Amino acid sequence: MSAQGNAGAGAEGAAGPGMVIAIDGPSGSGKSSTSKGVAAARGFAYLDTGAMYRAMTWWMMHHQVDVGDAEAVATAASRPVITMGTDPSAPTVQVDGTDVAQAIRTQEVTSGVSAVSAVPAVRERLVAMQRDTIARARRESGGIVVEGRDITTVVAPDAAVKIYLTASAEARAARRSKEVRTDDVEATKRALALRDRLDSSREDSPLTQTEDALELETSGLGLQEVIDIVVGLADEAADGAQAQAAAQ
Ligand SMILES: Nc1ncnc2c1ncn2[C@@H]1O[C@H](COP(=O)(O)OP(=O)(O)OP(=O)(O)O)[C@@H](O)[C@H]1O
Ligand SMILES: Nc1ccn([C@H]2C[C@H](O)[C@@H](COP(=O)(O)O)O2)c(=O)n1
Repeated sequence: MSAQGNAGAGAEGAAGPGMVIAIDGPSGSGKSSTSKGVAAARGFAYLDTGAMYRAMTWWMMHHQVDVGDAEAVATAASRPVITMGTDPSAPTVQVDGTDVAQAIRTQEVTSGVSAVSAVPAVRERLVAMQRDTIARARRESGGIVVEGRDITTVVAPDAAVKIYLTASAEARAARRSKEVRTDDVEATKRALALRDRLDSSREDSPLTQTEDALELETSGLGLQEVIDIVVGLADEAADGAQAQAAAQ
């Protein structure tokens, strides 16, 4: 593991009720698998914000909105009713009452999602929903693990634990190729690189690594090892907050 930065970057969730663990990183770095594992280990809720941008993209495509037309996307952005289930053992995503868990993972949606997520009206609406979900989970679930591209920077900058999860381009491509059962690891690597470039270069809330997020480099680590590290960081943050509260 290479680790840089401070894991216990903020006070949110450490001092108040319910901890917030924020995880960002490039495509295929292991954010979803790690976040679900950490949330399950601590009985927390889990929010996959990438699934929300995918759900918005699916709706646009389903309603023949040209996802390359930012104005058309912005005009329609308030229409889809997106409902996220936050149980880490069975997360769900519905749009207008339809289960789209599979439909949002198609190549068509994946190739359109960076354009849709670059539209400010889309981000404004989804970030507001994400903050509402975080507030509810802090009250009702004891905490939440939230993953995406702008969680440590925009959605929950005061999270008790902030992590920037990485892995080499080769490791990420190998993992994703195995997942989707393709032998063309080079094509997978190119697709991941393209999405990272688009997600890092947009004007509004690009994927960025901030100094106060801990960089966790996972190329040589198994999934359970990564989960254990993050659970350890969360426990440390909780202990630190408790000690601070006791000293006051
Ligand atoms: N530490 C690890 N070791 C080996 N495989 C891993 C590790 N972490 C995740 N994986 C596997 O890598 C693949 C990609 O992981 P995951 O979907 O969690 O990444 P992600 O960062 O959420 O991707 P995306 O941003 O594209 O949604 C999955 O098949 C997952 O099981
Ligand atoms: N907080 C977020 C989460 C995701 N996105 C965009 C960028 C990604 O390419 C896309 C899909 O995410 P994934 O399912 O691959 O994690 O959604 C974003 O802009 N901000």
